[in-house]
Amino acid sequence: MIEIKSCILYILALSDCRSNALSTIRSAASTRLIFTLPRFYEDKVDDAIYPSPLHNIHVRTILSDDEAKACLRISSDFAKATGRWDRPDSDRHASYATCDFAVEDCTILEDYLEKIGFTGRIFDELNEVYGVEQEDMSFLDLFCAHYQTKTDCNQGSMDRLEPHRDGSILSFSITINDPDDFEGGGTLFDGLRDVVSTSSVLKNGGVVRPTRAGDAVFHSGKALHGANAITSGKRTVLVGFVDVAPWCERPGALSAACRDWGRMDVASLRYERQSKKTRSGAKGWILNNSRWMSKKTSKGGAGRSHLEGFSPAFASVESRADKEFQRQKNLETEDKLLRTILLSKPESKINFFGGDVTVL
Ligand SMILES: O=C(O)CCC(=O)C(=O)O
Ligand SMILES: [Fe+2]
Repeated sequence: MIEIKSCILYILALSDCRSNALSTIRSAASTRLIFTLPRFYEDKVDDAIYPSPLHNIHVRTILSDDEAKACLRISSDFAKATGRWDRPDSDRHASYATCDFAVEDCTILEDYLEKIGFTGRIFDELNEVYGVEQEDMSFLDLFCAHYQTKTDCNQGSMDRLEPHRDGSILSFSITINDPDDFEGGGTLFDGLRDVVSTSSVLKNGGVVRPTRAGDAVFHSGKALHGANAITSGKRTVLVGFVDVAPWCERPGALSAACRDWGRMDVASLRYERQSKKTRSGAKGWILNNSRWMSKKTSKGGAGRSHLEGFSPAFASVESRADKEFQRQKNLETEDKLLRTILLSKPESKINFFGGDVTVL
């Protein structure tokens, strides 16, 4: 009996400690802002689910001033000793490499984050804003990235990160140095580009730029985003990619989106090819599909047609190469994905475990 009681007291003490840590931070003029990605897609059937939780970008206080300072000091010391902010880390992020180090490589930072209950705080916030259960989330990556203006002496460093989508459904970045120490910067969202802002945190062009060290930007990693260029000073961020358990994800939603984004990616190449090929001055396509047909079918057998000759340029190929057309289409695909990719809790357990699970 005594043992059980002390165990309960211990649990109460732990939860008290965690909520105390969060409430201390929250009471100190904490930030709570939401910016919603606009609708890019009209569909009567899906109307009810716009905006989904994933359309919301949240800016929230996650570290106190002292905690942000401690993270910055530990990270700067480690980066100085290892040179990890002087060159992009293409081993870990092949396509969009940042000048960073993985938190797991810096034991002092890892221990410090554990001491302040960092993971619990992040998962609490993500659960609150996106509705994913704590036990269904895990870190895919957590790293500390550094941006600085380029000079002749630091050509390997970076001042921005081009627009991209992360490997994770949920992501965040926490500015750990004072935002007054740099100009420009912030996390840029393509979907927010034309949103008229009344907040000093949402800048022109869809840039979300927290005003205090320790504030996090929580977003879906599948919303096209990047780091806005800094024009002076240095910007240091803790970036996290949070994986969501497979039973929380709607099967096929991500692959359908990747197919549609892929089609837009090749549209410019198709237009380039169409513009190069000409016959008697007219642009178009020189067709000959016999290479792809077996000997038997090459004369139009078995329902296949042999095509050979010149086809004039397609207007649709030209219009699909237009950059703004492509942007709208990609944002439409993104909007559809954000509406559908997360399953509701009852849907998720039933789908994944074949319907024999009681959802408590
Ligand atoms: O620096 C930022 O705010 C964004 C970083 C980011 O998107 C990334 O590292 O994947
Ligand atoms: Fe990213």
